[in-house]
Amino acid sequence: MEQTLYSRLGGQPGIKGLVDDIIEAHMNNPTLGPRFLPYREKPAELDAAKAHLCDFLGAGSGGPEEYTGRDMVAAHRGMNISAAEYMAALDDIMTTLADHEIDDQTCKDVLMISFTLKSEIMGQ
Ligand code: HEM
Repeated sequence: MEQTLYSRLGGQPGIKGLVDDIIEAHMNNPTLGPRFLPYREKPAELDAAKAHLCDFLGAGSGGPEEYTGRDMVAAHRGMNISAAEYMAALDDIMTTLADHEIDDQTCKDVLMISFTLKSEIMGQ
């Protein structure tokens, strides 16, 4: 049987490692730094958002996690995220997946899913 996306991402520990490195990449990305660097001063909020992101990815990829955060429109409301920012985020995600030696098909699957979320996250 084909493995779930969840197991191809390394299950809970794999996803946690990906989330940590994606957020770190966002902080170091000139396009995204202004949005994410302020969270260095707010570690409790950062940890809560990261935990939600892990659950979101776990639940969405076939894992046992339950996502209890806000929906994508509500989570990004008032940010007016631009297309350039969205693409920069995808770039960080794909680079991090490659760094974690996630296989090509799995990277493509994540990219496809990320694109389907674009209209809910951008411009809200
Ligand atoms: C594939 C793209 C994305 C996904 C799947 C995603 C997912 C999420 C999730 C699940 C949360 C947590 C919601 C909660 O705690 O209730 C979140 C929070 C957040 N996202 Fe995104 N996001 C994406 C793209 C972006 C982009 C492009 C930006 C900025 C340019 C962004 C900025 C933020 C910020 C600043 C928060 C924290 C909000 C807060 O706690 O007040 N996200 N995101």
